[in-house]
Amino acid sequence: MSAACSPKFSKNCRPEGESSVSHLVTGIGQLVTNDPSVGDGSALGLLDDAAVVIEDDRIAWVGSAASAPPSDSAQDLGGRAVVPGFVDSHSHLVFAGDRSGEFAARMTGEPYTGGGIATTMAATRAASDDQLRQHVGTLLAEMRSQGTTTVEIKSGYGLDVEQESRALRIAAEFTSEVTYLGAHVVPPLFRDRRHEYVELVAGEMLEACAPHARWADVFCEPASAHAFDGDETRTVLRACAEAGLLPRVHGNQLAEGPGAQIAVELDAASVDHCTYLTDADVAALGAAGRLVDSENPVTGTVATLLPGVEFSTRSPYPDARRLLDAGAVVALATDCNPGTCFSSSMPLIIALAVREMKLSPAQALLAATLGGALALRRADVGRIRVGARADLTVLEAPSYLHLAYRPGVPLARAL
Ligand SMILES: N=CN[C@@H](CCC(=O)O)C(=O)O
Ligand SMILES: [Zn+2]
Repeated sequence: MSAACSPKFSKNCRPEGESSVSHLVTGIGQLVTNDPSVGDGSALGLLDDAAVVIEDDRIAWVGSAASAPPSDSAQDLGGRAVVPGFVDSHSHLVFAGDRSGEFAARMTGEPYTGGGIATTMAATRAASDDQLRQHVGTLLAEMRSQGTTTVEIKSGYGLDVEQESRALRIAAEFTSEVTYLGAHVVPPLFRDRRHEYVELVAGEMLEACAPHARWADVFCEPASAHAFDGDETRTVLRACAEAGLLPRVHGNQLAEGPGAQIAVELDAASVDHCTYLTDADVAALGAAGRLVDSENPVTGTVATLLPGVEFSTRSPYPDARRLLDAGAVVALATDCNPGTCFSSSMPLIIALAVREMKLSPAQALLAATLGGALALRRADVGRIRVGARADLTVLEAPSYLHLAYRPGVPLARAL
């Protein structure tokens, strides 16, 4: 099997030498393209009574069903809505064990501190490669059945050289968006010598992990004794950048702190959580958002919001409108993980963003698709237009509004 045809999430390969076949998807009652140059001219680029032609794994044509070109095969969606496949730009799928008890304690008033990560670390270290692989596959199948077509996966529950590189190797079997998170928390063994752990993460562990990853991430949260402060975050991310990994940051989840500003300073693709931001943080993210070029997303920092975490930790939601008003680019993701949000559902995240963070249904859908793509610096996903990946999500509904209007109902599936 060639590298291009490895069984990555959402890959769709044709044996070499076979000629391409075209497939017409028609009867689309409402098509969300995220291309403002088509349809109603809104940011969602809405087209009624639409059709799409797919060749191999790419979109070859988009337009009205009445003017669709002839194709080798066809399917009629009977008036259902189609949206770009959801881009889940933040997940921690390589883990074992169960922390439902911790969730139950939070629901009766215990705060989240990050301390439970060590529990998952122990269970993950004890699991075999095949057990981890099978679990990732199950969670990805759950995601796909709910309309997600691109997924980022982090390490972060191994926390030693061998275990972190194993987690990344396994993640890379499923996606090209793999993130090295050796700096998730300081593991118990290093509690009294955290500087040695930072050295390890920025040295020997990085060397073993860099070949398997595209991204590097740090849980920058000085308010938590388990996570990393600003200086430690800079040390790790600078070393990772030298090793060729692109930075991203977990920041401002539990309290105000330096995470968002460091993300902007280091031109990280994204700072994720953003629950507690100062006015200066919001201004910095607004300025960084204006650098994001959606045609060529190689600079600028996206603010990625994870409302499933606030839901599952009973915490205040981030102020999404304040970020948008400042000019920030906002993404939505699940943060699927055993501690703070064990949900794989982007439709749930969209519904929470609308109901709890006051995004309009259009803003929430844009953030869950194009926003996620920009948080991964990808121009080939998050939109339905010629040349993009043919990642279509079909809704059992006449319009995208139903994603938030019918929470908890399984409407979305990847085509
Ligand atoms: N905040 C850090 N990491 C995860 C939680 C991981 C865990 O508690 O297991 C998050 O993004 O919320
Ligand atoms: Zn996370």
